[in-house]
Amino acid sequence: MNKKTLYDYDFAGKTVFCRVDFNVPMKDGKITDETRIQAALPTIKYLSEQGARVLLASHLGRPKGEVVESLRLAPVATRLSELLGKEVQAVQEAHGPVAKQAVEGLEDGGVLLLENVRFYPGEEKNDPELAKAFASLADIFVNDAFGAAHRAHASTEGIAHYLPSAAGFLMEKELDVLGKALSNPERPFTAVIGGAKVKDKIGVIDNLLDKVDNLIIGGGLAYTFVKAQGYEVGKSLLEEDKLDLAKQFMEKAEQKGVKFYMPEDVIVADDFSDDANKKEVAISGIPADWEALDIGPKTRKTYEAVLKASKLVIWNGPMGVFELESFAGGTKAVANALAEASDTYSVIGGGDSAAAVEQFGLADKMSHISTGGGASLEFMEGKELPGVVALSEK
Ligand SMILES: Nc1ncnc2c1ncn2[C@@H]1O[C@H](COP(=O)(O)OP(=O)(O)O)[C@@H](O)[C@H]1O
Ligand SMILES: O=C(OP(=O)(O)O)[C@H](O)COP(=O)(O)O
Repeated sequence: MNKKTLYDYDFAGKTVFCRVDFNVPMKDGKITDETRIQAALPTIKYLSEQGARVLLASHLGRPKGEVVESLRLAPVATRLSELLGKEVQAVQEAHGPVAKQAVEGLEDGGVLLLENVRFYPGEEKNDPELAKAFASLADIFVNDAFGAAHRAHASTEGIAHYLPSAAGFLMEKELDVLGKALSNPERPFTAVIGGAKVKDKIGVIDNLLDKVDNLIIGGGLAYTFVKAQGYEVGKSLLEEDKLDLAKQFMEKAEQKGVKFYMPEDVIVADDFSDDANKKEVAISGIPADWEALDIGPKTRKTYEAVLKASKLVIWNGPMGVFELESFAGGTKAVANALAEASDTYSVIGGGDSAAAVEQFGLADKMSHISTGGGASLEFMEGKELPGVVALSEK
């Protein structure tokens, strides 16, 4: 990597604006998976031990430029305090007088957590004024938010234009591991794409088709493809305006000789809940008022066989609504297949996919669990990540 790292700076007495990805899953104000917090600890500890005053900044969820009480970062500060064994103050601003005062009160080695940067409309617009306001709080910018490195936002990209900067340890490690896997991929190379962020992920399929031998589609993403094939999808997740794109991708796969796998059968439910009525149906049989919330047993078998025969697998996005026990089977099947495939290098990306693997107790059976879903996908597609590009060169 030709970017500066933490070893390129003397941090003693310096104030560091450190962007992390603390976009952790939460339920009723409780963190349900802390993988991303754990992953940022080496950088935070190093900066603190070197005598820096550490300002941590992150987004949480998608509040769209407004304050959303349930998306405040205070619960993360509480957990971080426990993990670091020292108090981490949660500040209710990411810049402004309250933030400034908190920063001024910080001792060398002290750590504070600024408020959700997406409470500010300028964050996602990469507004230079907001980037400057963030920069005015610190002497050095460190980006350790690999999971948000594909976003050109004020706290990930913009700020790097106003401060000397470096990649944190997590950022370095992710780029290193993924880069090695991609530089000369072992084949068959399979991508498994699922989850619910259809708009974000559908685009990456185009580039993946130039790289992989097999493409497996599951999760909420699948039903736009299912519909594009002419089947009815009932109330399943659907992006109507992406149907043509989905068709184009299936044609491209055929031209390129990429095997394209879609659900043959699914578990449908009459409600989005664990106690909904549910049944297994063939893909041609999704009832009008029901929604598909998991892949079915035949599909699982097919997917398992493809995965076990692959040498490199990148997996992004669960196969179903794994948070509900009734619809976790498909995601579990994929996770188990990868855990059992000792000859397969498996890269798991995405907050929810990582959480699923963790929930099933299979995390240590995977070759690499990336803290970024979208970010690892864009990187594996061969795209440059704006949050990395903007960092100071060595
Ligand atoms: N068939 C489906 N219908 C609706 N939501 C789904 C379906 N399959 C998976 N999901 C949801 O997708 C979410 C994860 O999506 P996404 O954020 O794209 O994944 P990741 O964080 O791994 O990148 C999970 O909360 C899961 O419940
Ligand atoms: O959770 C994240 O992405 P991921 O679900 O693709 O892993 C990152 O924190 C980025 O969040 P965003 O997709 O709202 O920009």
